[in-house]
Amino acid sequence: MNQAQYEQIKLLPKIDLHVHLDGSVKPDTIRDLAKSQGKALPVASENDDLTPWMQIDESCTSLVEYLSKFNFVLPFMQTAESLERIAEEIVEQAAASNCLYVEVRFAPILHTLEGLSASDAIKHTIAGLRRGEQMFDVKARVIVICMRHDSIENNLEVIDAARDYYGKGVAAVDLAGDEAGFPPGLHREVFERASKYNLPITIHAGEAGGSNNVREAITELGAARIGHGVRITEDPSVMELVKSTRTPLEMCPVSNIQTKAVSGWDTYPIRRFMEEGILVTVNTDNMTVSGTTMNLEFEMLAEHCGFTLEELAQLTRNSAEAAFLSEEEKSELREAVQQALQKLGL
Ligand SMILES: O=c1[nH]cnc2c1ncn2[C@H]1C[C@H](O)[C@@H](CO)O1
Ligand SMILES: [Zn+2]
Repeated sequence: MNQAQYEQIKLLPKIDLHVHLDGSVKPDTIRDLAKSQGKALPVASENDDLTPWMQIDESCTSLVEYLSKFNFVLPFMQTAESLERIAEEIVEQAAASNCLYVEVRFAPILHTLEGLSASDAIKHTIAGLRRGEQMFDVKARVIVICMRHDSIENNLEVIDAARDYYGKGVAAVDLAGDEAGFPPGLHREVFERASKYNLPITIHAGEAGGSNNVREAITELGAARIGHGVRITEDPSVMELVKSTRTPLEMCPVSNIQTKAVSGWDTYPIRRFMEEGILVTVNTDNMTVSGTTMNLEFEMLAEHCGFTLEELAQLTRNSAEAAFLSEEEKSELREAVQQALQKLGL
C-alpha cells in the first residue's frame, strides 16, 4: 500500500456500529475530569501520559485481561457532565475518520456509583451525542448494554430504561462483558423483555466464547446482529445460520487480535466470511483501549488482508444496511454513503 492509497482510505466514508463509550475516552479528558472532580490519578507528574493506563499492549492474552482496562476510566464517568463530554468527543473522533454514522454503546449501570440512575446515564449520553451531531455533522445513536456479570433484576431495569429512550436517541440493546464466564443463555429473560418491547438486539458472541453462543444469541435471545462473531468458523452450521438469517457481524479486527479471539492477521476470517456471503461490518470496538480508529481498521485490512478500496467501500455499504435505524433514516444514510463514494469514483 503506497501513500496515495492511504490518503484514499482516509477519504472513504465510514460507519462505526460497534464502539464502546468507556473504551474510547481520550486520555487528556480523563486528566481534566480528575482535576474537576478532585480525584487522584496514579501518575507522578501532572503531565505524565495516561495512555498506558488506558490502552492494552501486545502482551494481552485474553478478553478478561482486556476488560481490566475499563476499571481505570469508570470512576471518572459517574457524572452528567463527564458522560456528555465523552459522548460528544466520540462523535468528534468518529468525524476524524470520516464516519457518517456511529452507534455508541455503553452500560448505564456502570455509571450509577455517584447518584445517577441508569435512565439519567442514558439521557446524558444522548445529550452529548446530540451535541456532537450538531458540531461534527455525524449522525449518532446509543446502544444500551446489559452486563453479563450483572443480575437479571438489574438488567431488566436497564431494558426498561432503554425502552423509554427508544427512538429518542437509543437504537438497540446489547449484552457485553466476560463471555467465557457468562454465556448468553443466562440472560434469556432479559432479552425476552427487550423483544416484547420490540427493541432491536445485538449480542457480543463468538469472541471469547465458542460458536454455540452465536447460535444461542440468534435463535434464543433474538439477536438481529452479532458483536464480533469471529469464532463461527468453528462450526459450519453456525456459519450457515448467520448466512441464512442475514445476521450482520460487527467485526472489530484490531480488538479481535488483541483479545486473542483469533490468533493473528493471517487467520482473520473476514475475507472468507465475505466470500461466503455473510454481511460483514468493520468497527473499532474501543478506540482508546485498542489504540484504533476507523481509518486504522481500514488500513489494517488493506495491509494484512489485501482489501482494495472497492472492498473497503463495500464494508461501509454493508454497515448502512446493518444500521439500527428506521427504513427512512437508513435510506438517507445509504444515499449519503453512495454520494460520498461517487465523489471518489467508487
Ligand atoms: O469486546 C468486548 N467484549 C465484551 N465486552 C466488552 C468489549 N469491549 C468492551 N466491553 C465491555 C467493557 C465495558 O465496560 C462495557 C460497557 O461498554 O463493555
Ligand atoms: Zn464490544
